[in-house]
Amino acid sequence: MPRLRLALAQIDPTVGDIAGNVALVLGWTSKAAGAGAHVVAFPEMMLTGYPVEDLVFRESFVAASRHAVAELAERLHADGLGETVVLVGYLDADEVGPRNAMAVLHRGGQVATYFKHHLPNYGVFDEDRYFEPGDTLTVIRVGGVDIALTICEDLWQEGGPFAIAAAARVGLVVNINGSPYELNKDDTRLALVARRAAEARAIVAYVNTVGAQDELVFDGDSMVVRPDGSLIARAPQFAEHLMVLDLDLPAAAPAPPAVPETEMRVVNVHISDSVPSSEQPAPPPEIAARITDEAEIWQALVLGLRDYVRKNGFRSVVLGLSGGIDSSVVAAIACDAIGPSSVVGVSMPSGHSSEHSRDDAADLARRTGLDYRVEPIQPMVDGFLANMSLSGIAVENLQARVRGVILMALSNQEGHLVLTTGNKSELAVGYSTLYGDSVGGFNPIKDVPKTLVWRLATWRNEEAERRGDVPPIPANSIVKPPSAELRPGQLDTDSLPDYAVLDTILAGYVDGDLGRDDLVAAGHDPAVVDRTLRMVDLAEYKRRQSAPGTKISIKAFGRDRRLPITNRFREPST
Ligand SMILES: Nc1ncnc2c1ncn2[C@@H]1O[C@H](COP(=O)(O)OP(=O)(O)OC[C@H]2O[C@@H]([n+]3cccc(C(=O)O)c3)[C@H](O)[C@@H]2O)[C@@H](O)[C@H]1O
Ligand SMILES: Nc1ncnc2c1ncn2[C@@H]1O[C@H](COP(=O)(O)OP(=O)(O)OP(=O)(O)O)[C@@H](O)[C@H]1O
Ligand SMILES: NC(=O)CC[C@H](N)C(=O)O
Repeated sequence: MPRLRLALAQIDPTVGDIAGNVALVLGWTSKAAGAGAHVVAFPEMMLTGYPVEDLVFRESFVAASRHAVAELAERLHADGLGETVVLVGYLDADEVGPRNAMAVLHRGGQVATYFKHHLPNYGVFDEDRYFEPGDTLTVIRVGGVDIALTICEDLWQEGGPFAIAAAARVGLVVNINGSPYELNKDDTRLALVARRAAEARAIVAYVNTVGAQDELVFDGDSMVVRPDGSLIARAPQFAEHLMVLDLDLPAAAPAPPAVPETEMRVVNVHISDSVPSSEQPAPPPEIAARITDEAEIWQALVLGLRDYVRKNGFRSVVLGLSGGIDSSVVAAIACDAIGPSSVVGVSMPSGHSSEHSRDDAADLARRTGLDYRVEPIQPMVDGFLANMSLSGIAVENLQARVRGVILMALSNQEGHLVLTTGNKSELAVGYSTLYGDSVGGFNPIKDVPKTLVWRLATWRNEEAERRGDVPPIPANSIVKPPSAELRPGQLDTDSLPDYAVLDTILAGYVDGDLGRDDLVAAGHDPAVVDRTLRMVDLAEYKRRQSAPGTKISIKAFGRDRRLPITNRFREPST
């Protein structure tokens, strides 16, 4: 059996930074070649970053991507890396249209190409809008082994490339991915890769992007799986990683088998019948341990924020610290993402602010070491009220808006990114002040329901204790009843159902697309269901203007859930 040394480069490209992404491929190929790899695979759309959205429609962008592939092939060769077979995702276009493509680079040239066959067009994906599907399975022969090439969604569909790979009797299928994180998706992926390996009757090597792009965070989780479903290797989530392993693979028949014509035809590209055996043995394959749900979500939120800050050229963030749970959790995420000295936390007490809101905010600052400031808002609110006659909700919201003005002023003055702190439950029901506490450029907990915010806070503190560190979040911020403190004695429960009840209804209505009757049949109080659904429907205008934030659930607000703002349909109550 021929032995191939395969490298999977789970790395973090930046959308639009084609030169930077080419440099990453050069650097990681050099590492892979140094480890004796014969083949190295990079993620989907590695050279452009993913997803590039309507950049696909710009001819200059497509041209830059195509040019980068040719340049990369030449530079690999010039750097003495031409013998390593490099599989890399990029944006291509031919007479049919734009293509989500994979290039095979060897000895200074692009020796083969594969166009993605199955284009995802659901959830956050719009690939029917952007790409034309490929109709050819590319099979390359390297070291006497036939390797079929596939891209991401190809793996998620029965039939198609993997079935044809079986007919072509390949020894290995490589699948390159831009597969965003969702809670529990790692379990789904392993099961899928196993199913496709069985379908292809070949080992499947799956390499995924890691890092964040706007609202999506890619968790990596690259893996290699046998046709019987057993795992050979698995990379850790949320970290760049080069997985290098030796695979003993079936030798290809001298002439490729005839494959019946189906929806795809097969193109065979010969690269080599043998490869030099490596001098040093490959390290034993590693199977990274799985982590808890809370750890997984926390790491997703940290990476989502870190990459947003870094890739958009910020060095610091600013947020309002109320002493409450939401701003405390966002501050802790920010400290983990970019370090406490780059996080500015501002306490902005008003006449209604309780003593504990200031004390808890100061306590959080002491625990984390973030840059703490105090900006009392009452004189500014009074100045406004001295010049305008306002009452009721207008005065309540004025406080939140003055805080927003202060945060934006600090951002303009000192260059920080403003973080907004509304959780998914609040976003769902519109419990925030437009142009007030909803102000900001990025919201790390946008997709985190309130009950999960509490769970994460508890988990993060326990994690600190396990490591012998100071827990970042004051216990009081976790246990006290939530309040907007916009009028004396205000509690969230004055306006909203208890969060445990609210979050269950929202999980059904928002994430599960359940109707009113389904929710009532599930045992919820009909009056509470009606009130909640009405609040959700009416708050669409607020969500449409809200800051982006990291997706962690099956259905995040934004691209995953697109609803009209002007909409008179209400769930009927029977
Ligand atoms: N369809 C539509 N399209 C576009 N704009 C629309 C609109 N409907 C209303 N509007 C605009 O929105 C305004 C109403 O929205 P807004 O000004 O925000 O005010 P509103 O939603 O009435 O009040 C904010 C609520 O959020 C609560 N809050 C505030 C701050 C923090 C927290 C917290 O605990 O985190 C809670 C607060 O207690 C209050 O119940 C209207 O005056 C109008 O200008
Ligand atoms: N006194 C305050 N000082 C500084 N920022 C504040 C203050 N009050 C509110 N904010 C900001 O406005 C956001 C909304 O806070 P609010 O207290 O109204 O409700 P919340 O959604 O329960 O948030 P939290 O749990 O952080 O208190 C806070 O997360 C914080 O960023
Ligand atoms: N880029 C893609 O094709 C991603 C689609 C796929 N279903 C995933 O989430 O992994």
